[in-house]
Amino acid sequence: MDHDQNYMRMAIEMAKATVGQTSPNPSVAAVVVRDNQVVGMGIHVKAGEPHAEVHALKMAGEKADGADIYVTLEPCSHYGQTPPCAQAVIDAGIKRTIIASHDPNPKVSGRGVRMMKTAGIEVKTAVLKEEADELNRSFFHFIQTQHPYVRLKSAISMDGKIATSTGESQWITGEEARLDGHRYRHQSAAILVGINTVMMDNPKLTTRLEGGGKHPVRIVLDTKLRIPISSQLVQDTTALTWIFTGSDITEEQLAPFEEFSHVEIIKLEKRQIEVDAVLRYLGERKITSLLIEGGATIADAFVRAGCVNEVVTYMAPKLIGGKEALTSVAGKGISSLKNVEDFQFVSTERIGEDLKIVSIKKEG
Ligand SMILES: Nc1c(/N=C/[C@@H](O)[C@H](O)[C@H](O)COP(=O)(O)O)[nH]c(=O)[nH]c1=O
Repeated sequence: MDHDQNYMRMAIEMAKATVGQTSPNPSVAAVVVRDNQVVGMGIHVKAGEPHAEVHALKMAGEKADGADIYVTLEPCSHYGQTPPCAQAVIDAGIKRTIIASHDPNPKVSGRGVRMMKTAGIEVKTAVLKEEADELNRSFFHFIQTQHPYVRLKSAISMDGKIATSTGESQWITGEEARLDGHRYRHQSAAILVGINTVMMDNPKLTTRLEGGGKHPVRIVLDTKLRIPISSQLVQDTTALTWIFTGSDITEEQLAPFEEFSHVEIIKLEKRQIEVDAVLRYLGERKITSLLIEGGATIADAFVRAGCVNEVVTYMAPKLIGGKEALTSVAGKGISSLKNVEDFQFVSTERIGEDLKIVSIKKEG
């Protein structure tokens, strides 16, 4: 690995630690190097707080003058909640800037690079670009579509079942797989289930990793507002709950929820809930990534809407069978193979006794 890749890899490893917690911003890290010694490091830890470059340049202090800075994403050039980083890099006297990912926002992509080049800084781009882009796949998708990046999580038996024919589902996969699923909850801005899953499992949908984790906004698609007031998603106040309903909801149906300040009921314009309307609304609320955790009917709605960007499948070495037993995607399905979207497997690994298979939708 060459000199620049070595330091960029260090920055990418640092940025990995903050995936999810910077939403709706990307995960970014920066390393300042002078005479082959690291003199400053920084990561962006939370939206609204200083960017990675600012932390790294502050740590470097005087030593930033004439140094190199490695950043996993092109330094910003616009006044957001903080001043532009490209200017901070120029002001610090940096000699050379090495970048992995370009800014995905077409409006500003390349502007930071031009600012630094105009100031006489040597700029090298696309160092370990693929690895850094992968880190912010959700953020890039959100910036380019204004819709959340949708990750479908399934926990299935070898014959594709998510429950027995009597509805028993806990648990199909083992502890390690379930814990891994909580890492996706931590990294996702929101988690979504259908009302059937709420009725069957009464889920809490909070992030329960050792040491805690960030709770996603808990979303329920509940056309007729059937969710029981006694359900954990209403009673448990440790995370927000947004309930999407159709237009035929009356004031008296809404009244009992008013006392729960963490619960928001979003009445959509049409009688039936449409996936696109939900995604458009979530995009407007800056929800950059959405984890679909069930059930089979919801998964089918998102698959048929062509809105699934990634699938995380946990497969248990079990056979359940049963014509009535639900598979991970049920509902109407896609009747013709020519309309079935292509995904590509990106990883398969053992996780406890189970398999974890990650696939992403093929671009283009
Ligand atoms: N049945 C299974 C899962 N089931 C996932 C969802 O159907 C459950 O309702 C949800 O995880 C419950 O959320 P909680 O209350 O926050 O724990 N998920 C898994 O990884 N393995 C399974 O065997």
